[in-house]
Amino acid sequence: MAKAICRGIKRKGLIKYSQVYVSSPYIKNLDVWKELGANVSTDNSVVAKEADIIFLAVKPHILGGALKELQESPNASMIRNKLFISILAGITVNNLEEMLSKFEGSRVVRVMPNTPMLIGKGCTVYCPGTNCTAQDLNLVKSILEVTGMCQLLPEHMINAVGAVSASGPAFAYIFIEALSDGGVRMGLHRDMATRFAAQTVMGAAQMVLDTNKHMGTLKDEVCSAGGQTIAGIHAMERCAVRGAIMDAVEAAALKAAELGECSKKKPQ
Ligand SMILES: NC(=O)C1=CN([C@@H]2O[C@H](COP(=O)(O)OP(=O)(O)OC[C@H]3O[C@@H](n4cnc5c(N)ncnc54)[C@H](O)[C@@H]3O)[C@@H](O)[C@H]2O)C=CC1
Ligand SMILES: O=C(O)[C@@H]1CCC=N1
Repeated sequence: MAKAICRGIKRKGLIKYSQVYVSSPYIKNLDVWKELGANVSTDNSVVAKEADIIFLAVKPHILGGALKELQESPNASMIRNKLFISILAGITVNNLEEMLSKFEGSRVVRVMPNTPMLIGKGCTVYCPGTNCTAQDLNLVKSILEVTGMCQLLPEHMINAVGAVSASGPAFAYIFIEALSDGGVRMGLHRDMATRFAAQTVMGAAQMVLDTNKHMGTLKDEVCSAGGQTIAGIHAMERCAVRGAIMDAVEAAALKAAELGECSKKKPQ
């Protein structure tokens, strides 16, 4: 996800890779950044010292340990007045502020991005921590808006939105893959079936955004009486596809809430 964000920002010319500092204890994961021209280190404290804006982009269960190491590093006293941007699913502003409280002057913004940011088609939501300034929020907005749509939201909505927008691409890929599979089953070559499936889903999504028509109306416009589409929809409804997708969103949102709870309870 860190690469998608960085490449999304870079492609709009907002930054140069020479201004980017990246750290991970896994040297292999740094190779790609090195090739791009970013500054890399296996020491998180080097990045935290150098950067003004620090993206926290580890898995939720790693964060506590990584921040503890930062606090105990020789560079700790130089990690001051930083703006932290967390993209971690489930981890609340409250969790983050508690974990970052040792770093004087730190402010935090909780962001939920998605991978289509890579191509400028992202859908990102964000909410400020308690110490954030208007300038911080403007800065975050100016970074995020070059990667697609972005919206400030109250924190209580972030897990639900994340289940739709951050997990949603994976759900959509399954639909596109299945649409393509159906085409292959009916005799199309895979390349052709996938291209048509993806273009069709993109077009349908754009119709929802551009026409402001209800999805049921748009669906009805495709269904001829006694025609092929309603026959297909009948097959989908018999398999309870809508319920399955709603269950997927519910499961993702509940999991995000659970990740937030775990990060509070577990010693890290
Ligand atoms: N993948 C996605 O579509 C989205 C992911 N997120 C959030 O982004 C975060 C990262 O997820 P992914 O990019 O998918 O995972 P990932 O596994 O691809 O990336 C995690 C990175 O953390 C690095 N890392 C591991 N331990 C570290 C440590 N102690 N210090 C510094 N770096 C360390 C690894 O080298 C790895 O590159 C998660 O918290 C997730 O909830 C949020 C929205 C969407
Ligand atoms: O699956 C995950 O936990 C991450 C957060 C949202 C999308 N990917």
